[in-house]
Amino acid sequence: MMAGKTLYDKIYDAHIVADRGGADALLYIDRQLVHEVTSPQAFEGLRLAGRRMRRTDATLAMLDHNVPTTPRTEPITDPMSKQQVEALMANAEEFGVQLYDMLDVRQGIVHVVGPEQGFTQPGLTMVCGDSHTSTHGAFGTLAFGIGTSEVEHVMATQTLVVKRAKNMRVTVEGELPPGITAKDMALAIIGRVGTAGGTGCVIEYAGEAVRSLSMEGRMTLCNMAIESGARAGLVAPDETTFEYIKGRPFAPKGGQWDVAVDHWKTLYTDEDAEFDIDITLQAAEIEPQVTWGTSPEDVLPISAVVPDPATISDKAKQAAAEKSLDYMGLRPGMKIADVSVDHVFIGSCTNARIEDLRAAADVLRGRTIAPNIKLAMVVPGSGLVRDQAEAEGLDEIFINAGFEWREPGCSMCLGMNPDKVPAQGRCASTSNRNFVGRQGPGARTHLVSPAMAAAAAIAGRFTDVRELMAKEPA
Ligand SMILES: CC(C)[C@H](C(=O)O)[C@@H](O)C(=O)O
Ligand code: SF4
Repeated sequence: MMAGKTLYDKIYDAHIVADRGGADALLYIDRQLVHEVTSPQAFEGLRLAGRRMRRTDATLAMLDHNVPTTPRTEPITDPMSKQQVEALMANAEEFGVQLYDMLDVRQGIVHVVGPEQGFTQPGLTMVCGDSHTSTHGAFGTLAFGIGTSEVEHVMATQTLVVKRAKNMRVTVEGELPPGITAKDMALAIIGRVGTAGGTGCVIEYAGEAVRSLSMEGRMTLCNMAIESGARAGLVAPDETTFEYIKGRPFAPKGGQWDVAVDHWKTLYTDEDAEFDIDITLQAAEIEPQVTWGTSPEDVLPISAVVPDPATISDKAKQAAAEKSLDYMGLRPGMKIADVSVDHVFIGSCTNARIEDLRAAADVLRGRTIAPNIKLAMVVPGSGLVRDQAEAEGLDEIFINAGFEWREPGCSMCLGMNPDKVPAQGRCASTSNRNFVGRQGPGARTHLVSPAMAAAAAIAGRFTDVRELMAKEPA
């Protein structure tokens, strides 16, 4: 008897247009998201070849990386940002692509807006010229980042040659302890498998702790699949997924809804399917996580101390750790809880959804940020997240605590706009990459959950949010 199929193989196989007989196949691509950084050359390519876009209805464009987070009525001052923003607006107009411009309430980070609009749906293939497209896998969507020439290919043909990935499963068993979030789970997984652990694979996240996550939490988890080296992340769709999608602008309507849900219910890994790599973690063992180095795998629980490179036997890894510590300005053996911060960033496609803002606001309610914090900012993932947060009064909690409340976009996640951490500045950030210079030249980034970022803002250093919350606000 033939072994069953994984969720990944089911979606891949259902999209084969032409089997090339080898390691790859030509797949049909159901949806494409477009942003201003990786699309200009693709549009230019179409223009030069005299081609139109194959399916404008399956394409959604967004301005996110370069937009300022200050009031939108003011002009963009950075010439490069201005050029990219204007190019996408002109291209969208010329090719008839739907675009949410800077004044549109639906504007935001592509990976927040796609799901929010119901554009992201189970069982579809979805691409974007952006590595964190893996986020959409939270819906059981086969979603992955592609290069600019591939963006052009999808625009022209709605197909793409895709190599079949290996199947990897990460199971998180048991219940997540109180105060532990999807971000801690994501970081703990990367700490365990490493940034190359998922190379050549698509990771399916499974187990009770994953099933219990909200869609926001599943998106955080899949968002960081790429930081484990994987091509994409997946969570099999279930009632939580259907409930989230129902009624959103692009969601199937009327009788089509039931047909869609019937299909979505077939999207799971068969019991007897086999995985190339199968890893299990215990939820009960996950503590709040903080990164100490310049790779997301350089991560430890808040109770730990900064590692000593001398204890690492692999010479290349030892040298890398020394370099990281030097860049980060940390000494081996220091308690992570003794590391002070001067910047706090709550935002990005990892953690700028309503649930993330609620989690941070819960910590900040009735408290104020420490005097050594030079800048603390909240950048909602979209205009709709911003409006929802304002309707709940979260903006006031942030502002009263000493945070700046900004307009949506990628912002300080990578500093393509004016939001940067200065050289030697140290930032508790809810984003997904702590690379050298990621938040600005010489900037030091520590990746944490929204609750841990808020706790760091209050304490002026990293601290276990569970201990902070056990005390009354001063
Ligand atoms: C600018 C874009 C191509 C890039 C990516 O692909 O991820 C960015 O979003 C990032 O997070 O580094
Ligand atoms: S928020 Fe950060 S990680 Fe996400 S798309 Fe923007 S720059 Fe990339």
